Order: sequence, then structure tokens, then C-alpha cells
Amino acid sequence: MVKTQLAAASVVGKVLAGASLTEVLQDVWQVESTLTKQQRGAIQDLSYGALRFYGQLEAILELLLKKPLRDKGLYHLLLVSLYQLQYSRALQHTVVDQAVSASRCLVKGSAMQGLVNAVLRNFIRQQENLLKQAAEKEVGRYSHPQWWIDKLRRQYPTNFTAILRANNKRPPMTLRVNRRKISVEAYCNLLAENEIQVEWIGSGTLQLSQPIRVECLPGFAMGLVTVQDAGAQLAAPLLDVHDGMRVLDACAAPGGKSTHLLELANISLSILDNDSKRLIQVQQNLERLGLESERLICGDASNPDEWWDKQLYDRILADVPCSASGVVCRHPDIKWLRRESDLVKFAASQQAILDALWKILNKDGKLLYVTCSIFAEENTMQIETFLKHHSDACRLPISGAAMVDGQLLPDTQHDGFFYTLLQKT
Ligand SMILES: C[S@@+](CC[C@H](N)C(=O)[O-])C[C@H]1O[C@@H](n2cnc3c(N)ncnc32)[C@H](O)[C@@H]1O
Repeated sequence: MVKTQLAAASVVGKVLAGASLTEVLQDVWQVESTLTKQQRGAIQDLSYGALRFYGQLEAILELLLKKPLRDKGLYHLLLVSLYQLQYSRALQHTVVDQAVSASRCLVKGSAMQGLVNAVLRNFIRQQENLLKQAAEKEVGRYSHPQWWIDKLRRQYPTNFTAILRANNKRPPMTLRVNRRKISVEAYCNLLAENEIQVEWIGSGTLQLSQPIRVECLPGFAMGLVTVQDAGAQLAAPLLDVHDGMRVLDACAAPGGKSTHLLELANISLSILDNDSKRLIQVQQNLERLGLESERLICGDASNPDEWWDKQLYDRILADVPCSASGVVCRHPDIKWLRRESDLVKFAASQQAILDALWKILNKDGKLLYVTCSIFAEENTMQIETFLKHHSDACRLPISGAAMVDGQLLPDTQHDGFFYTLLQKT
């Protein structure tokens, strides 16, 4: 446990200093190639958990420490250990003993080991009281930055606490069955044969009762299924694609929605993204699923002059870069890394992409604007501005899902998304 605690503490430290959790963990897997699957699982679990509840754990530490701890490594180790004591099934005395041992690797001298021991044992003794006190401030109660809580309160006065709680849950693992290869019933039978429990929650959508490694999913390498959130699976059907259409997926990587579009109809699909490394992932996903696209293009969606072949599209999917405020349960680092000022930058780039793509859409064609955000600046406000400046655009109704004005809020079954279907008149 010492090794996993130290590794998780280092991951948490790097994320709090500004790095992305996914990237930091990828680096760890590369550098520490001898880690067992169990150790990797534990490091992932501890770093995700400590970041998910960072606001609360930080508030508790503030109460427990008489003065600020100067050694950052030790501070992050305490965050991870508190997470274990509060949220894991590990034996409390083992967590404390291991944390004290781990602290020896970070700081020489017995004083700091004594401090780690005292802080963690005081937490165990006063747990209930400390949790109550930590919850007195909203950051400690909801484990989100104050600006985020305030914005949600303004934009969702009746349900902002439900959103904050949903963000702090572990996300479900959801599958999309590739119905070009297998029926949903047949895939459910395959899962049952492998004793994998699942719930059928929508047309081709299955939710696993427990997340598992993709290699353990029957037929994954053969392309029978894709792992994709249930909210994300709404996009492709909404775009209403039919055989023979010319379609553009303008911000496509890693290709979750592009591959879904290709599973639904025989379309000529151009796949665009401005990140060449992420386009490699699209190519891998196409190959695994046995699908083909017309063109794979590395380019800027807001500047079609660079890459457009001068033929208008019948359908465009614009799954634009955004704050990702709807997918916090999958990426708990996001809430600590984003700044409120980022929203202005995202909104400007979304507007530029939307304006540019509109020009290359056919008359009567449809464009689906998508974000995985729940902030109005990137969603309803963005679309209102767009409609004001484009008299040839009308917003089509979207039915069938639990959305209000296109906004799907995160809950236990899916992430948060925003959808608007526009038609050119
Ligand atoms: C939300 S992700 C897309 C997810 C993808 N649609 C899926 O379902 O798998 C946004 C993508 O937009 C890309 N992107 C950001 N700015 C872009 C731009 N100006 N032009 C094209 N792609 C861009 C990013 O590299 C990223 O892959």
C-alpha cells in the first residue's frame, strides 16, 4: 500500500499544480511499467477519489493542521490517506501505519512521521465532528470550487445540489452495441454467458452493474461493442442520417460519435479534428469496429478554407471543445483545473466553429451542436446568439430524452450534455 499511496499522492500533487489527471496517469503507467494490475487499479482509485472529494478533504485537513504544512508531498499524502479512511474499505490502522511508512520516503526525521500519525489518528477519533465542520463551508460540503457552485445555483436554482452530488458519484460503465455486427439480444446473451451483469437502458445501450476492463468484454477486440456514455449515445440518432448522405463530424476525436454515425447508416463521412494524435485513436476505433470513413482530416473546424473540398454537407455534427462541466464524475480533475474565465474562451471558439460550419451546410441540411457542458454560456446563450445572427437557421425540436431545452443534466445513468439541432432554411 505504501507504493500506491505515494504514487497517488504524487498524481494528486501534479493535478493540483495544473496537469490533466488522464495524462498524469498515462505517464505513471509508462514510467512505472512493473506495476501490477492491482497496483494500477489502486493508484487510479485513490487519485480519482482524493480529487473527487478534494474540497472536503482539504477542509478537514485545515481543521486538523495547527499551521499550514509546508511540505507539499506530505500534504498530498495526507489527502490520499484521509480519502482512504473516509471512503475505502481498507482497515483504518493499516492506512495510518502505511501512511507513516510512506512519509519516511518523503521527509527525513521523526517529527513529520509523528505529525502524519497524529493527524490521521485525530481524524479517526473526531471523524463525525470534523465532517460536520468541514460541511459548514460550501466548498467542503460539495467538493467543487465556489465559483462553480455559485454559477450552478444561479443557472439551476432548484436542482443545483442534485447536480453537484451527481458529479461526485462514480460514473457507470455503459456500452453501445454495434448492431452492424450483433443484435442487442445476442450480445446480452454473450454477457450472461460470461457472468457479466447488465441492464438494457435504451435502444443499443447497456449499462454494466460493475465497471470492468474492456479486454474482459466479450468481442470487444472484434468490434461488437464500444464503451460510450448513455448521454453521448443520443448524438448520432439525433442527427437523422440516411444512406447516401454527405456528413461531416467536425470535432471528431476519439471517434465515439463518428463510429456511431457509421453504424447507423451507409453515409459518406468526413472526420475532422485539429489534433493529429487523437485522430490516430479515431483510426484505431474505425478499424476495431470494421467501419470506414470517406476522409480523415487534421484541420481547424473554424477555418474550412484549409481543408474543405467545396461540396456542401447534408449533415454536420459539431461536438465542440468545451469546459466539460457535464463529465465531472468521469474527470474529477476538471472542476479544480477550470477557471471561470475559461468559459469566455470556450464560448468564443465555439462561436467561431459554429459560424464557419454553417456556411458549408446544404440548404435543408441539419447541424447538431453538442457540448458536454452544463453551463449556459456554452449552451443556450451560445445558440440564442447564433439564431440572432443567422436568419436562415431554425431550431428543431428534440424529443425522447430527459432534456430541458436541449440540456441533459448529469445523473446516475449518464453524463451532462447539451444538444441543439439546427436546420438551414
Ligand atoms: C468533445 S471532443 C469530441 C469528442 C468526439 N466527438 C467523440 O464523440 O468521441 C472535442 C474535440 O474537438 C477537437 N477540437 C478542438 N478544437 C478544434 C478545432 N478548432 N477544430 C477541430 N477540432 C477541434 C479536440 O481535439 C477534441 O478531440
